[in-house]
Amino acid sequence: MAAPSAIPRRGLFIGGVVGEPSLGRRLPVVNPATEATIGDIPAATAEDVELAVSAARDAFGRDGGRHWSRAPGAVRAKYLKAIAAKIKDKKSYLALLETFDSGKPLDEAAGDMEDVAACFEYYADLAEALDGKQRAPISLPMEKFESYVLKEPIGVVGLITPWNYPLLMATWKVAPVLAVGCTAVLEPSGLASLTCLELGGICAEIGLPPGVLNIITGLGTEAGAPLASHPHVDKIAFTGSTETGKRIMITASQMVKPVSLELGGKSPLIVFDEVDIDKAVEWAMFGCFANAGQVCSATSRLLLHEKIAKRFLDRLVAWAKSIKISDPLEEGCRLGSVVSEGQYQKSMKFISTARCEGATILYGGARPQHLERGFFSEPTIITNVSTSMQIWREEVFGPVICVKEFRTEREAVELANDTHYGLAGAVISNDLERCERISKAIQSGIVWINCSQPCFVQAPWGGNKRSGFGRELGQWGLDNYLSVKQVTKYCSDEPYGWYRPPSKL
Ligand SMILES: NC(=O)c1ccc[n+]([C@@H]2O[C@H](COP(=O)([O-])OP(=O)(O)OC[C@H]3O[C@@H](n4cnc5c(N)ncnc54)[C@H](O)[C@@H]3O)[C@@H](O)[C@H]2O)c1
Ligand SMILES: C[N+](C)(C)CC=O
Repeated sequence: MAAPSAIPRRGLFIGGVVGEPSLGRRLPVVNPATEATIGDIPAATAEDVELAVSAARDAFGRDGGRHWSRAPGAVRAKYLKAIAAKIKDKKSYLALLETFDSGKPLDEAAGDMEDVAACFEYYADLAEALDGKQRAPISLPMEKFESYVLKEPIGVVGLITPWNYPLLMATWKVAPVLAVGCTAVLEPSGLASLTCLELGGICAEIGLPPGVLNIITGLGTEAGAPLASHPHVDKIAFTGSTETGKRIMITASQMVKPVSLELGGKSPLIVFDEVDIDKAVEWAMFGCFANAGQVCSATSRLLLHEKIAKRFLDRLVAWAKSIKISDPLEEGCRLGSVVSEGQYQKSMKFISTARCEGATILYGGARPQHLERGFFSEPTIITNVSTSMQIWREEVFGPVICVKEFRTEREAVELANDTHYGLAGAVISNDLERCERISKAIQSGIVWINCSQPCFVQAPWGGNKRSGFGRELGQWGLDNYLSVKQVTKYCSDEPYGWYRPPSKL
């Protein structure tokens, strides 16, 4: 399949209408696999944020919430299912756009679109089930009182999302937001927004009530920042870098506005000595080279038992050499380009700093020779790493894995936890009791045993430490956007009797 020379021109999606940004500005879209400019996207500013928040507020309160925020879950489920059906219909087209925008292999983008549809379907079911969970009674120690709990949509939410899985990361927020009856303004990353703009078109096609979901694209500083600081936004759900997450938290704290933060990581993969080496190598590769390593939970610190380290690394290099690095549209491509020139330069800088600090670039570390254009990087394996080096401590967000050896289980756990981050961790061992011990000892929100990276919409997703807080997916994804209200009733005919009644005249 050949890359198109242009992509469709799209507008902001505000109040159910597709339109130009207030200041008429647009941002170029560069296909990172060819370096060609293939179109542009709207560049929203504070003026558009104002309109989008106002549309979301109107939609939240319209008709006392009867048609959306207080409507039965089954009503909202219908829209979620309709969105899922459209995503499935347009899967090939959306996958293609995602690939042009991000450089990821078409096979990966197609898998992402399947996950997007599945996520909308999953939250449609949870929306339907939500009504049955209302008014859950609370057992009280006093018979004169009855108490129950209402779960209510939190209000208007600002959703700020990254570029590495553009539509999927947006969907992890949009689907539960719609399921519970919130309304939202979505600000995807200006680096890759095409499929999120298509989502706006899909919402219009299925007749989602105007203003329920508004989509504004642009630069983080011009569109994301005013959204995060808007006084009429009731919550910010953010996925992105730890640095931006900190800024959002500071802004939100001024208004005591709740935030949930899904941030970066530097996750470990521990491999013990009694394993099938080739099977483990494949998980190590998938853990750090899938999506060109631009994965928040990438297991980018590989910890090898010293008894197998040499054999493991020989096989890892052999497998890494066999990865098909190509135009992401080519069949069988397993390593596309990274998302942008900036991201490419950042990865290369990490590699050169590692070299300067005394590490060994065992394999890779450069642009693949057969690809003259595009922001491609070889899968890179770095050894002789010390725990003070930048490559050990900081998130690269590129196809770069660093390796250390260990002797004992205790040492492996200490190395695994030697990070400010706490998103994920993985262990590969035939000893399942050891795996259980390690899964408890690793300080992270996600632990994989005998694998790395599988992700299911039913299971909670999120981190500890500087990887953020709050959980997406599963029931936890709904709770992110629900406010819990206690309702307590006095149900005795007797007066309460705390004060003495005044004497009657
Ligand atoms: N924990 C997770 O589930 C998860 C998932 C995917 C990505 N990530 C993380 O995302 C990062 C990569 O994404 P990125 O480069 O797009 O991150 P980023 O922080 O640069 O940008 C994320 C989003 O924030 C917006 N933004 C930027 N500056 C802003 C500001 N001052 N105020 C408000 N919004 C602003 C951007 O427009 C974008 O939409 C990595 O660190 C990765 O680990 C985490
Ligand atoms: C959550 N995941 C793994 C799909 C993307 C993280 O960057």
